[in-house]
Amino acid sequence: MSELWRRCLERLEGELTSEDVHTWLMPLQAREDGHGLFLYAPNPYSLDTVREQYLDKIRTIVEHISGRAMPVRLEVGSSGGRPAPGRPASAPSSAPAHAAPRAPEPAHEPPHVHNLDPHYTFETFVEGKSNQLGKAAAMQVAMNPGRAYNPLLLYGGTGLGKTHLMHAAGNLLMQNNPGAKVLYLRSEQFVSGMVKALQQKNMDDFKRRFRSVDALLIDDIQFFAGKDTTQEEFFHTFNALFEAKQQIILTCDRYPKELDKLEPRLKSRLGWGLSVAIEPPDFETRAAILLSKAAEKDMEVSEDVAMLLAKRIRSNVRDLEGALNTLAARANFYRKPITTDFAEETLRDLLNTHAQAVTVPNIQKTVADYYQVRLSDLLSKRRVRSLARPRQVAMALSKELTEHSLPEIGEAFGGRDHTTVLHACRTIRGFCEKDVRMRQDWEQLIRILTG
Ligand SMILES: Nc1ncnc2c1ncn2[C@@H]1O[C@H](COP(=O)(O)OP(=O)(O)OP(=O)(O)O)[C@@H](O)[C@H]1O
Repeated sequence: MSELWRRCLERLEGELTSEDVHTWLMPLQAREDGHGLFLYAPNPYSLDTVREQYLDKIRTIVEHISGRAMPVRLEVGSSGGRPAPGRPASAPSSAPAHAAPRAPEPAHEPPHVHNLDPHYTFETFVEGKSNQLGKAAAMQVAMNPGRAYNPLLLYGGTGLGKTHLMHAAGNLLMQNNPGAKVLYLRSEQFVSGMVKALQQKNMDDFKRRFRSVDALLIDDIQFFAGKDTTQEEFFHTFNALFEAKQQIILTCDRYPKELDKLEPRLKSRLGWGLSVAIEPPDFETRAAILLSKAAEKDMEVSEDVAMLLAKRIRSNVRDLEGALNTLAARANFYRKPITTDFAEETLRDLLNTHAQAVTVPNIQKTVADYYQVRLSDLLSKRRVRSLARPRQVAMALSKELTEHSLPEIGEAFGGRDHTTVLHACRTIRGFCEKDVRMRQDWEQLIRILTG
């Protein structure tokens, strides 16, 4: 990050609310050269907001920090030299920051200049049991926008690939229809944009911006919960898009019907299309994702290393990727090949944290709480059904999430035989395959234990 921009952000953090800074200013990328400071906004919508709300302040702070008139340019694109389509990076204005009147920033393109991440495609998305339905649905939507499933809602825990799939759908849609207007936003940006529009009394403009797109992608709609005016506005936007057969894709961190403080009529609308759960990937998929990410980064990672990480890091894909990045950085620094020993050594603390989080006593307590039974009953010999099933779940989770052997697990459950544990694992796996409720319980417990 540009040092000047880093210092400017520090100052802005002291002057603005943290929501404003996180929503609008942190996503800007910065580049500094002898001519001035270039700020790149992820999309035209964000560019407009930054220009209208913050640019003057930024200019003043930059001038103050650098001790001289320093041109600040704002445009859509990225500091990596990849200007967004339709917005070639231009030379900075030579006008000093304080020059008045300042030449207006060029009008932005309509929102077909999106901020989709070009790396998040279906090709780079590894399919497994946990996400294949989500992937198929996202592809369908990209091939038949507004017609296949509307809205498409992808829900599930953090770091499991919802955003990736959403971008992949947007990218494919754009590839098939290069003129399509696809707008991607995090829900905080929708909320904050609406608040600003209300303050400035330009709601018509706000409405027009959202309703003129071919596809509207909103990430993490759980942030709408409890925000009544936002929900109201989103409800109308939704209806307008839906009626005009424009595609809506949403993500949420849980099944929206379970979201408290979300209006019933909005919940009902969300249920009109298709809601698909994205589950945590299983071991094989985790290993395959690691190998694919390593290949993307040109890293030489053996299957053994991928399996080691996949076995030990079960929480989510983002954590897996973080571990891989750490390995890459260290291997590069020490100029060493990435062997399993090197990985164990380098990631010792991280792997221990993941291992510590999931212990058999921890699983027993979590399962007892989840099913609202007493821990002592769970570990007892009593065979009533209300205890037997949670006990089997706890045993199966212990096998899945820890390194303990079947006899060790049996021992931890009041001295049971290892065949009892094996039977529990098979029974629960069978249930998960045919019983939705059981599968939800299982996934939820894994999320609680590894999240
Ligand atoms: N199946 C997959 N194949 C390849 N990469 C994946 C897969 N699943 C997740 N990822 C990667 O994991 C990282 C986190 O994924 P993403 O940001 O899409 O998660 P998310 O579900 O939207 O999380 P959050 O709810 O926290 O926003 C991304 O870098 C993404 O590319």
